[in-house]
Amino acid sequence: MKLSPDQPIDLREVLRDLERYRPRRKGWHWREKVSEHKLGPFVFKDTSRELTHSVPLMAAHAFGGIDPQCDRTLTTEIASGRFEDDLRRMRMAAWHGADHIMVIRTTGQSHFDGLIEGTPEGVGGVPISRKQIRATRKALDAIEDEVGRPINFHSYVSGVAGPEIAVVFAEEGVNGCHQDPQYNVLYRDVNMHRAYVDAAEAKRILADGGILQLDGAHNANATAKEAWKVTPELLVQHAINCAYSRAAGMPQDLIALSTVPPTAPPAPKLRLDLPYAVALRELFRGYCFRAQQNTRYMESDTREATITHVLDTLISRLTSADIQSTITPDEGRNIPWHYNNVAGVNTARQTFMGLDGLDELVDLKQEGVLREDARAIKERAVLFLEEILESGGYYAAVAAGQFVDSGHYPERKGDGIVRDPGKGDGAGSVIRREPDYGAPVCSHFGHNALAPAHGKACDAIGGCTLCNPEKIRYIDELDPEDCVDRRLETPLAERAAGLLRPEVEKQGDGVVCLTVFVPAAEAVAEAAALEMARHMNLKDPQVISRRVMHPAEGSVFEIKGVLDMAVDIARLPQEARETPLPDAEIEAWVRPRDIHVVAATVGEDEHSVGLHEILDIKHGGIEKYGFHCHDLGTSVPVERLLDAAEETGARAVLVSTIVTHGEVHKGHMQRLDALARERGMRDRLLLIAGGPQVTAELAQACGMDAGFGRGTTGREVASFIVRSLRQREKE
Ligand SMILES: Cc1ncc(COP(=O)(O)O)c(/C=N/CC[C@H](N)C(=O)O)c1O
Repeated sequence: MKLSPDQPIDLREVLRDLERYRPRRKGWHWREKVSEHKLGPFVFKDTSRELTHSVPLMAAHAFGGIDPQCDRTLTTEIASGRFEDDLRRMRMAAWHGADHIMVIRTTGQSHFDGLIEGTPEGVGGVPISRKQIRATRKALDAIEDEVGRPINFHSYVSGVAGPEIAVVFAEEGVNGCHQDPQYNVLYRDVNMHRAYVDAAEAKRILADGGILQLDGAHNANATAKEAWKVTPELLVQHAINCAYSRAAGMPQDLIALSTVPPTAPPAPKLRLDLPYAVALRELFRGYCFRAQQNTRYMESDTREATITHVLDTLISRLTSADIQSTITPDEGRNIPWHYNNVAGVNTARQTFMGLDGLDELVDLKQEGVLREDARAIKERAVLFLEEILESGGYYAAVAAGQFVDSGHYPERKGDGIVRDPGKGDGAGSVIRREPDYGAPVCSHFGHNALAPAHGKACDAIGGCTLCNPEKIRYIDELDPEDCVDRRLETPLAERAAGLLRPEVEKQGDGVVCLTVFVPAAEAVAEAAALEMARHMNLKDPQVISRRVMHPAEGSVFEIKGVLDMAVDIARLPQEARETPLPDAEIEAWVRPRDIHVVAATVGEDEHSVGLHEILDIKHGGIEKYGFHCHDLGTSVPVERLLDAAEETGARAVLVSTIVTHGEVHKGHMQRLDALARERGMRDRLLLIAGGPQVTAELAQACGMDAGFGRGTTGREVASFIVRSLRQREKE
């Protein structure tokens, strides 16, 4: 399957022939690092190979369009209910630099003592099934070819069907997963004997499949009352899962510790979180580190969440992180919207690129409070482990509620999670294996009667599904209604009919989000804001974020609502955006003609960056075609522009109009046109306006010959001048 950058992903093609789909590789892929990486005007220190297709950061155009890729894996975590919608957001995230895609499972899948088949819709996540995995991996194959970098597909091995899920992941080429029995026991109330027996089995399968494992310590961050006090327990949880994983046969390089800086401003974040991050790296040297961003203190304000996540990423950079996972800035208020997955990825990549080469600039102090606090956290963790031993071991410690207690260990508040070793999901389901027990697949923890002294355990059964994929039983759909084909009917029919609906989460959901400030006390302002949304024809308007600017002066709200209409593409005014002429053609026409242009930023305006990009040869400006550019600078009266045009015999006047307050940009254009006419110069001059709020229509309505907005290139402006002067030569 091949994707074309100018076409949406074809979901029907993704779903075709899945019964024959086989993953192209197994195991985890790390980025290919590039040192001393020359890109545009810079030499980068902490980067990996660039992508063949991507969306650079917004400011990249100021640096020749470069899109450097950091040297760490970037994760985006997707939660929805329809995997078919997730494929599009995976593609968007990959174009913005994500190469690790994590897909949350439908709520409660941990309690399914079996596999889910087909493609039912999920709640909060997608039902992880063989068909969904194949469709997703097949789409990711095409997406990684499109961006030019392998993408790791990730899900979760937990719950009472853990070993079965692990086998499916190994069979289907899943690249990473969470596996931590402590998660089952503490957060899913799975019987602890079942959880640990299953975990040993699952870990063996992951190890043989080369699947990178993340542990579940981050869950303690999310559930702790005062998160800065949970750090000793985090080290303990990491230690338990690392030790158990090694005992089950996992190599160290497949064991990643999932670590979250515990706090957020207004807490003194780095003073609390950095010692913990340092202690963790020192204690677990040699393991992989998967840094996640903070969710414990997320509110509904995406801007505030983003700043906390920048600080989390700074901590990753100051210590180390093999994988930087990202949290969408809206996770605190709703199931992540796809453009917030992308926003989360951009937070990490923008921060890392801004911190490139940091090691050459700063070092962490080797003495003082940083080291003292790091040591203290380790000492508390060692005491915690010793207490577990003294109290009769791990199961007894869990039964005594020693975990996720909100005290700062060894202080205890007595509010830890208590689990009875004889109870929980799957209690009583662990039975001793018979001596002649034969495992269904080769990867098996413990005695396997089918395993001859050498060779594969499955020889005796003609090959297991891990060694012989032909033996995999692919079950397509079990429910003719609750399946992806049914769900796709309407969105694909509307797309085929050229109908477009706004969306945030699911294709066709019609949801839009507006920001509105109301100058009144909060309670009144909120009611007024909702009324305004109703007047904008939004159905079911809901405030999803509110920020008080001042108790009496007013508040700003983000309101989501459904815009229940579809735009028919066929009926849209088709803006003819001319294709720019080839560079060679422009230069061949311009250079022999000795053409002068005058340019300036007009009015009381000092912003000249945009104009320089259009003019200067080093930004790909029109100088490179042979135009003689006379840049008069900033805050230039239009009279002086026309004087210069007269002195130089210029054929074009380029004005940059940034400030639009009070519509002054329109006034400048109108005045330039009127004055040129007064002086009898209008017919021989091309008047061209540019600026972030300028459009072709607006400029022409103000008497200009052309108008160019944000993102315009010198080539587009040069093409317009050549086409216009060529036309005038013919007349
Ligand atoms: C160790 C472990 N096992 C299983 C599951 C999933 O288990 P259910 O399918 O029962 O929800 C999780 C979930 N964590 C969410 C990811 C987090 N937002 C992250 O960034 O890591 C988990 O942490």
